[in-house]
Amino acid sequence: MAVLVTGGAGYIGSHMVLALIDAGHDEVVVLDDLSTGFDWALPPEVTLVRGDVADQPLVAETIRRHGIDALAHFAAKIVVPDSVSDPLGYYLANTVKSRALIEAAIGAGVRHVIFSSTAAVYGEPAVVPVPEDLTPNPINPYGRSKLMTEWMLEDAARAHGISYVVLRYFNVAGADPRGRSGQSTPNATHLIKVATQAALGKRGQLEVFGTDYPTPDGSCLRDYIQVSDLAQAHLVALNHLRGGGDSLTLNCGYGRGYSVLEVIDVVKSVSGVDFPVKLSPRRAGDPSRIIAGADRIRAELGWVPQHDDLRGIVTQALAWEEALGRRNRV
Ligand SMILES: NC(=O)c1ccc[n+]([C@@H]2O[C@H](COP(=O)([O-])OP(=O)(O)OC[C@H]3O[C@@H](n4cnc5c(N)ncnc54)[C@H](O)[C@@H]3O)[C@@H](O)[C@H]2O)c1
Ligand SMILES: O=c1ccn([C@@H]2O[C@H](COP(=O)(O)OP(=O)(O)O[C@H]3O[C@H](CO)[C@@H](O)[C@H](O)[C@H]3O)[C@@H](O)[C@H]2O)c(=O)[nH]1
Repeated sequence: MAVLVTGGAGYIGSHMVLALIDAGHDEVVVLDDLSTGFDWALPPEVTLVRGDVADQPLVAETIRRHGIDALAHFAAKIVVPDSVSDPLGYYLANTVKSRALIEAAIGAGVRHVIFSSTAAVYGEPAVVPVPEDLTPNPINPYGRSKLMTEWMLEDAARAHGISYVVLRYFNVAGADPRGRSGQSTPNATHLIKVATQAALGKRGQLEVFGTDYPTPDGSCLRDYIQVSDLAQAHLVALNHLRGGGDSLTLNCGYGRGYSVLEVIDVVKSVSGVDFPVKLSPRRAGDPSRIIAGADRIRAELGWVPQHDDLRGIVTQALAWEEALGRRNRV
């Protein structure tokens, strides 16, 4: 039995690939168009099929040739403010292309799907930590594009007798503790990545988008989950599905929020660099606070995080950012 990982050359997908290889899964196939991913992020034993997830003949051929029973679907466009300026691009990438992929995968015999969803489906939740049962109410096109795919998957699974786990990731950060992968996108917009770049002098300053939110220090609160912990959540989800487990929708977070200003303090403290910070207006599409109700995934899948420590996450991110510079990559 083999696993197809779409977007496996990207940040989170590459950690899933490493987790599969580390756990002894011998056949891992990645489908990636390398639009934001890197072939060098993949270990040599992995098969890379370069192409688009919406290329149905390619998807069907890949699944049949490698005897794939399980699909982990990471490939997407992921930047919240970009989704506000280019909503139709996001609906195409995240909804329309996912529909094509799911159809081709089911048609070719895939039995299990793990889908990379997002905390953005909750929008500006009335309660934090957010339980999975809260009715989703996304406030940006990115969250809507992902929620529609959740719904398509749920309906298709019911109609065609397949099983799925939807994982709603909160803010993913950090890097492989062994230094094999990390966030490599040159123009990344994620807070911890950008802050480490500021600490290393790759950016002149860090902007704080909004200090007038209804939060304790006025900046936004997020729940930062370490990327290898998240990859492990996919492994236990895969085992659950292959063992005949029911379909599930689960939050992936630690259940604790940090403000933007707190994150910046940690990056300054870990790096020892007091880089310039500019207080700027709010960014389009940002909810003020989003923190995971984090119990269900532990109860359902027995997931036990190993890296629930913001200083550790920042230390990994900083080490990866330094290594990228040394390798003269990005
Ligand atoms: N990074 C986060 O904090 C976060 C939080 C919640 C959810 N997610 C979800 O996790 C998933 C992975 O995100 P990431 O941070 O690793 O992003 P990423 O941009 O690093 O990875 C996406 C990968 O998908 C590939 N790709 C994109 N469109 C494709 C297509 N049409 N066909 C084939 N390959 C394609 C890219 O080349 C890249 O390798 C996404 O679905 C994203 O929505 C991310
Ligand atoms: O230079 C920066 C970058 C970010 N922020 C703020 O930091 C917070 C986190 O932003 P960012 O790291 O860009 O992540 P989010 O916009 O919260 O979105 C991430 O987390 C979501 C889940 O919560 C995922 O769905 C998205 O894919 C992923 O990009 C937000 O308040 C931003 O306004 C800044 O103030 N300055």
